[in-house]
Amino acid sequence: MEDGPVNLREFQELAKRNLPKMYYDYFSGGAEDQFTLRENVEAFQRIMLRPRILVDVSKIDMSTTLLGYNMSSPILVAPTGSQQLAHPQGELATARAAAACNTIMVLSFASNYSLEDVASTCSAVRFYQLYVRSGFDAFCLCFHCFITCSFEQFLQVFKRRDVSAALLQRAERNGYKAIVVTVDTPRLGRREADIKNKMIMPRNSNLEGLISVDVNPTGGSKLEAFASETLDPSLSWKDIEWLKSITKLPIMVKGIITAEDARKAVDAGVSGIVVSNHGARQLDYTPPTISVLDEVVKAVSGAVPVLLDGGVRRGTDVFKALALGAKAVMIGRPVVYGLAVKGEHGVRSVIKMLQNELELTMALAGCPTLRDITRNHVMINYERPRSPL
Ligand SMILES: Cc1cc2nc3c(=O)[nH]c(=O)nc-3n(C[C@H](O)[C@H](O)[C@H](O)COP(=O)(O)O)c2cc1C
Ligand SMILES: CC(C)CC(=O)C(=O)O
Repeated sequence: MEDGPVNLREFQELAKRNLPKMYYDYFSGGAEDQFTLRENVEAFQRIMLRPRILVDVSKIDMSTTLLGYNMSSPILVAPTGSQQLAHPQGELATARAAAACNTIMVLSFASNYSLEDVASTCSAVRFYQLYVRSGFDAFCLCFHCFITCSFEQFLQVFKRRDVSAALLQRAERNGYKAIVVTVDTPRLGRREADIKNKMIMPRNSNLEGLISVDVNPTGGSKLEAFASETLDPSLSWKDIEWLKSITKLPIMVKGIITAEDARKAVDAGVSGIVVSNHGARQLDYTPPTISVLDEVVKAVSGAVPVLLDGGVRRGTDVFKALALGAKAVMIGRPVVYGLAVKGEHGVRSVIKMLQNELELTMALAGCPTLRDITRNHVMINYERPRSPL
């Protein structure tokens, strides 16, 4: 008999027991009615598999590459903020676990440990997730934009350049290999549990000395106060151009769920797209990510790799996403639950568990390599099943 949790859902149950309610609610919760939160998971359950038989599956190879970097499997760690609320070692433990599993961790802009600390804790390939922020703390002069924009545009562009540019430079200096710009968060989604719990906003080491955020101590969710002072609602496609102009690192955009935006992203010259609805924490009643993967993949037509996150809880889910054209998937909450249950060891177990499930799925579906997984291996019924009553 195996000790401890045997699947990702059991990790969630254990994490719920281990964590104070405020923190568990923050990690597990979604926006408003949490319709999309449920759908992200349930939509996978409406996709059936079409296994092929009598294929030699004595060896299974799950290895792949992303932006030229090797990975043991197509499963990455999604950026999630405030990991010290799950475990004192927070992002350090997650980074070490990702390294041990030979996968890529995307470090959140809202990490508790600084991007320098995370870089020095392991030598694995890491990406850095960026929120482009607003505020007038310090100006840096940009002559090009001064002469090409109206004064209003000039101020708009100005106000978010300094901090983002500083963070990009630090990410480059510390060996991060790509920037993942999150584009679905012009404002924070309405997370009602956090409002009720008066969710705290823990320390953000990356922003120390760059921004002083006035988090209203008497309001509802402090996270919301932090976000309203930190996120830039005027972010637009031209800012992607600007980001590209100030870094040599490849830029991926995270938070695309329509073919129209996927085409715009390719036109803007991004190096990759993450189909994501932010784990259903932003706009409720957006479709589950797995249901829009197909349209995004078609729109992108192989120009750049397409990743998916949201509701991936089983190796079969990973397989389904790959069958529908994803290059890889990212997991958010399961990593945090692993961290809450057993720190670095817990995160390793979560990643390994999903990798093992994927490996078994590939064997049982007759796919010895990732290239063998095709659209013909899935059957889709996205309609929500009607209630039998
Ligand atoms: C607690 C929590 C914090 C998150 N913080 C960030 C963040 O700082 N930046 C970001 O781009 N996405 C953030 N996300 C979204 C994740 O990157 C990812 O899109 C989502 O968790 C995937 O869905 P899943 O949790 O169902 O796997 C967060 C998600 C959670 C659950
Ligand atoms: C600071 C927040 C914006 C972090 C986040 O993205 C989230 O909690 O979903």
